[in-house]
Amino acid sequence: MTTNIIENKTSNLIKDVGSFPSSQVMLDLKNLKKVYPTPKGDYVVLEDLNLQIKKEEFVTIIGHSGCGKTTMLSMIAGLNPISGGYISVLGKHIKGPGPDRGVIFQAPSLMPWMTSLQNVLLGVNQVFPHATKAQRYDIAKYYLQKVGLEDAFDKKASDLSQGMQQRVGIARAFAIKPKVLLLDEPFGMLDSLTRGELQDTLIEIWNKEKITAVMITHDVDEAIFLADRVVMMTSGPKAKIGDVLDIDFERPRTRKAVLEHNDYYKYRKHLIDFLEH
Ligand SMILES: Nc1ncnc2c1ncn2[C@@H]1O[C@H](COP(=O)(O)OP(=O)(O)OP(=O)(O)O)[C@@H](O)[C@H]1O
Repeated sequence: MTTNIIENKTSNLIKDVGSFPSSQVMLDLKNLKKVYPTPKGDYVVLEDLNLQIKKEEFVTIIGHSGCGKTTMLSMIAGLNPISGGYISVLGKHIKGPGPDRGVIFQAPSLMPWMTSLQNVLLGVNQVFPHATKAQRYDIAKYYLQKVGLEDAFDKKASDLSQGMQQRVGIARAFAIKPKVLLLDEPFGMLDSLTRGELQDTLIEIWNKEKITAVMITHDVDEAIFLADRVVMMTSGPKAKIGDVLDIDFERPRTRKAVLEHNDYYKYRKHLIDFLEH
């Protein structure tokens, strides 16, 4: 299958960009267009962008800097108006942000004066207003424990390391129990050891919660390690999906097993070739 993708890009591209049975589709991006008005005239960042993402799938997005990855993700989040086409979640066109989509940014934007627990509770309180206080605390504590912060419930966000802050960001996003998790280079600012630890934490919770994840990354190894499919965007203007690569490694994955797998360098070469041309 992998070899087919590499040898026969075009036919696989049509299949993988999206012709899944509707019962399997979580996210559908159809003829998506984004135009930014600029002093020099309209700038068409995305045009005719089509992509379907299946339920419980983990998709990573790669593409050159400035091609429009964040633009696409922020449109899925409902934070950036759509200029043409549509985005649907489980068949319903999105009209703005909603609790069905959680977002994790590169910088977790926590309230620095609040504790880890209070930061996670902010989202939980909004999404589960009818739950009892004890239930809301339980949810927030459960996810903080899951990200390894059981000893830091009462630490102020400003006293946490960058890696710990991003852990709070992950807990906060999962705690609102979204259908789709959108991640914009969440580990881009972390050292490689912390990055590896957080990839493991993320994938462990994702695996348990069975939600759909879409993550932008600049790191080809990270893209392969985490994904069921790696989606490659063409360079802008008028960027679209250029290619899609299925990653057929079994789960759960270990970094060692992935690195030693026969297909690993084939996948890597495919992605690097795409980025270099
Ligand atoms: N609000 C805006 N108004 C005008 N142009 C914008 C706006 N936001 C982004 N752009 C432009 O749109 C293009 C795509 O930006 P975007 O941030 O989506 O790219 P990206 O692929 O996420 O980049 P990077 O990998 O560097 O984060 C860039 O040329 C950027 O300068």
